[in-house]
Amino acid sequence: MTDIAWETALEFEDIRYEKAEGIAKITINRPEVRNAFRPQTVREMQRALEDARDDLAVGVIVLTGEGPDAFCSGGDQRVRGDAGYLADPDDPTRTPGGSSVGRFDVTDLHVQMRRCPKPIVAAVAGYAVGGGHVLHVLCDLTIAADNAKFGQVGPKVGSFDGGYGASVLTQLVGPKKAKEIWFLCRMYSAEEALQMGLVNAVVPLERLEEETVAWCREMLQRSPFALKLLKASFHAHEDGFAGIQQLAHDANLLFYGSEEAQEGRDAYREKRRPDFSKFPRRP
Ligand SMILES: CC(C)(COP(=O)(O)OP(=O)(O)OC[C@H]1O[C@@H](n2cnc3c(N)ncnc32)[C@H](O)[C@@H]1OP(=O)(O)O)[C@@H](O)C(=O)NCCC(=O)NCCSC(=O)CCC(=O)c1ccccc1C(=O)O
Repeated sequence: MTDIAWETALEFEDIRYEKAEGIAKITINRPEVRNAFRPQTVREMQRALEDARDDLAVGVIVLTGEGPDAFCSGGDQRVRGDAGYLADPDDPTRTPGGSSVGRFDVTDLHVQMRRCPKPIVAAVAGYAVGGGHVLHVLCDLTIAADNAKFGQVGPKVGSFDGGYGASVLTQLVGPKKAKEIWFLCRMYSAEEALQMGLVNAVVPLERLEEETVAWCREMLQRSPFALKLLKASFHAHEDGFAGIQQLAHDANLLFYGSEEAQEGRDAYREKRRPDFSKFPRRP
C-alpha cells in the first residue's frame, strides 16, 4: 500500500496522468493489449510529458503500465500498416493527421524523453517488450517488480529499433549483450536484468509503487538544476550536436543570470555601447 494521494492532472483515453508531491505519473492504460501503444497513446504521452516538463511543481516523472501483467508490449500490431502505424479510429487506413502514409510516432516521443530535463523513472511490472522495452531503456532509472520480463522481439515480428533502442541499450549492457538481446529475442527475468545493469532495483510486485515513490522522493530532495544538468551531461556525447546544444543552452541560461550578460542586455535597451571592461577574462 503506497502512502501517496495521486490526483488526476489531465484526462486522456489511453493513459492516466496523475500528480502528487512533485511527482507526475504517466500510466499506459490499455491492459487488454498488454499496454501496447497506438499512435493516440503516444500522442497522449507526449502531451503529458510536456505538461510535466512545464509544471514547476513537478520534479520527477514516473512511467508505468496498468496492471501486473505488462509495462508495455510495444507498438499495437493491430494498427501496424505497411509504412509505420495507421490509426485514425474513423478510418483505419489513415493516421490521425489524415495521411494514408503511416509514421513512427514513437520517434518524437523518444527524443522528448531523452531531452526532458527531469528524471524519468520506469516502474515495470510484467512484460517490457519490443517498443515497450525501448521505453524503459530510455527512462533514466528503472525499478522492476519481481515478475518483470524484459526483451526485444523486433526480428521475430519484422521490426527493429536501431535508434536509441540499440545505442542506449548498448551503453547500459555492453555491445555483446545488446546484440544478444536484439538478435536472439530472448526474454530476461528481473534478476537477470539487474545483473546486466538494465534495471536499478528489483522489488516484490506489491512493493513496486512504494519503492518507485521512495526513489522519487529521494531525488526530490536534490537540487533540480543539478539533476537537469547531470541528465544533459550524461547524454551530451552520445547525442552529438543535439547533446552539446542542450548543455550549451543550459550554460547560456546560467550566463543570463550574470552581471556580464546583463550588461549586454541593458546596454542594448539603453541604446549605449556595452562596457565589458570590468568583467574578468577568466583563465
Ligand atoms: C507481451 C506478451 C509477451 C504477453 O504475453 P501474454 O501475457 O501471454 O499475453 P497475450 O495473451 O499474448 O496477450 C494478451 C492480449 O494482448 C494482445 N497483445 C499483446 N501485445 C500486443 C501488441 N503489441 N499489439 C497488439 N496486441 C497485443 C494479444 O494479442 C492478446 O489479445 P487477444 O485478443 O487475447 O488475442 C505477448 O502478448 C507478445 O509477445 N506481444 C506482442 C509483442 C510484440 O510483438 N510487440 C511489438 C514489437 S514491434 C514494436 O514494438 C514496434 C517498434 C516501435 O515501436 C518502433 C521502433 C522503431 C521505430 C518506430 C517504432 C514505432 O513507432 O512503432
